[in-house]
Amino acid sequence: MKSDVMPLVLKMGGRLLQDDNALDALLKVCAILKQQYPLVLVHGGGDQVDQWLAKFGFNTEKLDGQRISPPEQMPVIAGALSGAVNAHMVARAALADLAPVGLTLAAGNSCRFDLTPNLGAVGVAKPQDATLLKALLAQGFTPVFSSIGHGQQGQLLNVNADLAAAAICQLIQGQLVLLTDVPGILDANGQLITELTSAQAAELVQQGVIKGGMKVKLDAALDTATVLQRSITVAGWQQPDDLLKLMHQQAVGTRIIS
Ligand SMILES: Nc1ncnc2c1ncn2[C@@H]1O[C@H](COP(=O)(O)OP(=O)(O)O)[C@@H](O)[C@H]1O
Ligand SMILES: CC(=O)N[C@@H](CCC(=O)OP(=O)(O)O)C(=O)O
Repeated sequence: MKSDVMPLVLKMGGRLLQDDNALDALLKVCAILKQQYPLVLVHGGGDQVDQWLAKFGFNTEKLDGQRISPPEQMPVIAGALSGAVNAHMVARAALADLAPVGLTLAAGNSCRFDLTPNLGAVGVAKPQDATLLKALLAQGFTPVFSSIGHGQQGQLLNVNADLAAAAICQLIQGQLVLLTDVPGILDANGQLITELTSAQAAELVQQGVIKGGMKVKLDAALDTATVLQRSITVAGWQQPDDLLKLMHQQAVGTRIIS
């Protein structure tokens, strides 16, 4: 791994983490990429949170793609994301020889958090201190972040994992790829959009074509594209080799430019 190369921040959605064959195939590709780029993983786990909350007898709903998170549900939400899902991700990444280190967004003050209005214990992460992350990368570790943070009173906060990945990418000025269960952002006819500007995106949102979880991904990508002045890719995880193609400058998924 070369230390002067721009780090690669990969966000993996929760659905991937329920399919060990697909996850292992992708982590194998990550091991190849790690020879060239410092690598950081950020994972979701929305489906797992749904399952855990149901087991504990809680109802749950989302507003504009983000989970309304009453404080009394936070032990379950954090247990799923920073406990089971993060530990699982670290275990599979270790099998792929990635030398993973499991972390929350608050580890080493990596991020600070603002409360998101009307959603309960939901926060938005802002990049804060890259010392820990840079130290881990310099030693060849792969940081693996869950999207849990905390507020100013020490209360646990649930952060959407796409927004978490955006903050981590901005923290180390990396390149961001948001991997999800569809090949990229699709138009009204279900066709892949290969490139999207903020103006085009606003129109598709207004028409209701981009919504829910994809709207949050789009917001995370546009914000990062603006801050870092580089394009961000939303792509599918079903074809792991696509990630290699992408890193070799071939067109894959949807490229979002500010
Ligand atoms: N225009 C769109 N193109 C593709 N997917 C979309 C679009 N609008 C909404 N979606 C939905 O967004 C989902 C991906 O977001 P999400 O479920 O949050 O995934 P992840 O768990 O990977 O973050 C897709 O499975 C799809 O149902
Ligand atoms: C506030 C908020 O919505 N948090 C998300 C965190 C997990 C996540 O984003 O998971 P995916 O990437 O798999 O969707 C949630 O509770 O579902």
